[in-house]
Amino acid sequence: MTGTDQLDVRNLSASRGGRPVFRDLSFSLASGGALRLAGRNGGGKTTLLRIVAGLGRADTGEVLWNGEPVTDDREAHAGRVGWLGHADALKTALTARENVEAALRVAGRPTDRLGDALDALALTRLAELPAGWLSSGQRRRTALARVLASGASLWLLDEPTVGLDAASVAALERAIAAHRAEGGMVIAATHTALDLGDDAVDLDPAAHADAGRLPEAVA
Ligand SMILES: Nc1ncnc2c1ncn2[C@@H]1O[C@H](COP(=O)(O)OP(=O)(O)OP(=O)(O)O)[C@@H](O)[C@H]1O
Repeated sequence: MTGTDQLDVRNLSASRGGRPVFRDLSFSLASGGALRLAGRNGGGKTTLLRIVAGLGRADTGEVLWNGEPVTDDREAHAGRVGWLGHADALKTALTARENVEAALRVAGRPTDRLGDALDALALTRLAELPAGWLSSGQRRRTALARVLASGASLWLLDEPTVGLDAASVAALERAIAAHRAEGGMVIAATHTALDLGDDAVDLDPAAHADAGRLPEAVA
């Protein structure tokens, strides 16, 4: 994290299954910035997160990191992204700690943040249990610990609070605030009251839909 990074999403249009999802969507985030994606089911939040992560393709438009298209160097972009998808994607036979550690090693990331990440999400006492023994909220916390431990600049979180109790949501909010204070960026899609900070920007991708071409409007 340099503290002087800039993410620019310019004139992005995307479709899924041949149907348009959003068009001409733009936003920018500077170091320490936060963006909340909200809006109706099927509005395009996951689609947008996947494109920003470099996991999905846009029809038109581009995602720039410090002025360079992220598609120019996908490996470098993967290194700056801490990704939390809908699925926790844990290996059930590995402990919570081993799951986080394995993800760090596969991505070639240092493991020095591992202990703090487990602590931040109150996982230390559960860390030596197989992930298959964990409750759904505990598994979600383990998946989040992978992001916290990653050291990545840009956290992309898809419904991070699903399954979390109030104490865990508060722990996540503290972790996000600390990440932002370090110069990190956060984009989170959520239907819940996750506090990203007073200055977080709101975006509803569905507001950028071409309503006349959406199947709902046609039906
Ligand atoms: N694999 C897929 N193939 C075809 N269409 C898809 C696929 N995944 C999503 N879609 C469609 O893309 C549109 C946007 O979906 P997306 O998952 O981005 O919405 P979302 O805002 O994240 O929704 P939710 O709030 O339910 O999580 C929806 O109309 C959905 O039906």
